[in-house]
Order: sequence, then C-alpha cells, then structure tokens
Amino acid sequence: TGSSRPQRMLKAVQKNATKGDPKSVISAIDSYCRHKEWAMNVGDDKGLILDSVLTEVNPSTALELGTYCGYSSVRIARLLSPDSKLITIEFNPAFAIIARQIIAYAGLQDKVTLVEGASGDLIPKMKEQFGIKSFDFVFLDHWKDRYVPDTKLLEDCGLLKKGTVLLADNVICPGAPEYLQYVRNNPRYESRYYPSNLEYTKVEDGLEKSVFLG
Ligand SMILES: O=C(NCCCCc1cc2cnccc2s1)c1cc(-c2ccc(F)cc2)cc(O)c1O
Ligand SMILES: [Mg+2]
Repeated sequence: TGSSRPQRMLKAVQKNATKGDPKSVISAIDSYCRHKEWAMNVGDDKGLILDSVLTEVNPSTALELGTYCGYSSVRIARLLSPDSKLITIEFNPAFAIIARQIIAYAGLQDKVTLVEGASGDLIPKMKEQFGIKSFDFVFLDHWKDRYVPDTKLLEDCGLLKKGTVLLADNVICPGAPEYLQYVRNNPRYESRYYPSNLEYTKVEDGLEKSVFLG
C-alpha cells in the first residue's frame, strides 16, 4: 500500500532539513504542508504565538496533549532550558512512530518523552510514572471535546499550580466552545484569546491562553 501523510512529512524532513537543527525541521514541515500537502500541525502563524508564550513562561516541565507528527513538540522543546522536559501524549501509534523520528531528527529526543495512550488514562498516572509534581505549561491540541474533561482532570490530579499556563489550539477551528466557556467563566483562570489563522490557510483560528490562579 502507499505511504501515509505523516510518512511523507517525515520524508520531507529527511530530504530538506539538517539533522540536529530544529529550526530547519520546523521550516521543512511548514514548507511541505503549505505547498504540498496540508496537515494539522499548529503551523508557522500560530507557532509564533506558541513561541512567545513559551519564552515568557520558560517552563521546567511542560505537557503536550496531541503530538501528531511532533511539529509542536519540536517547537516547544527547542525553546526549553537545559534541564527542562516536555512530556507529549499521542493516541495514534502510527502518528507516534513518525513523531519519534521527527523529534530525534531535530536532536531533541533527550528533552521529549513521548507517551502513547489516551489522555484520560495517562494524566492520572503522571505523578507516579514520571515523577511530575506539577506542570508549568500545558499545550492542548488533541480531541477538542477532551479539552474540558482533561483540564478538570489535571486540576483534580493536582498537576496544576498557581501560575500554570494552559495554551489551547483550535479554539475557533475546528472549535472548542465548551472549553472557551469553561476557562473564560471560571474564577480560577485568567484567560486571553490570541487571534490567528488555521495552519497554512486564511481561515480564522486562534489560541486561548489561560493562567491557573490556584
Ligand atoms: O483534530 C485535531 N487534532 C486532534 C487530533 C488528535 C487526536 C488525539 C486524541 C488524543 C487523546 N489522548 C491523547 C492524545 C490524543 S491525540 C485538529 C484538527 C484540525 C482541523 C482538521 C480539519 C479541518 F478542516 C480543520 C482543522 C486542526 C488542528 O490544528 C487540529 O489539532
Ligand atoms: Mg491543532
């Protein structure tokens, strides 16, 4: 059978990027997805907002829900301080295989732990399995109808602390209306919307940044 979109994306990275150079991996994926084949990476426009929030937070421990091919894992991990770590959760084994290779190609495998499984199952195991006290930063980019239940789960598992920053992708397209309702009307969060566009398109989308107030 033929190759998959993630496999073709990996090939584009291996062909056009420089091993160990995260910036070239990001550019190779953006160029491929903009000019050859669209894919659901956070992309270069929203990626700039992700970069600026990350630089501001400078997290020691970051969580990403929804790895896909590892594009945002590379964007996040390249900006982490030396001893900081990113845990990224992916549900689909076929995506995880590609993501591991793209993260490794960027030379960031020592900063990123990719865990396969469903967020609802794995979040309660974070403390015991990965020795996580709490997360400083969470990037939500998985099933849009899991944003609210998983945020509540992170709260209930004591994985959020005063000042933890949640950054959610796709709050307009495909949309996460319940999540916007939840974080915008909740006294425990200070929320702000960053308008942008859906990756590689002119369609409106944006990121919602929510600071947990404890
Ligand atoms: O669905 C999206 N992302 C989620 C897919 C991953 C599912 C997972 C579930 C799960 C559960 N537990 C742990 C890990 C995970 S990963 C998504 C979709 C679009 C889009 C697609 C078509 C379109 F026309 C317009 C926008 C754009 C985006 O930026 C997206 O992120
Ligand atoms: Mg997304």
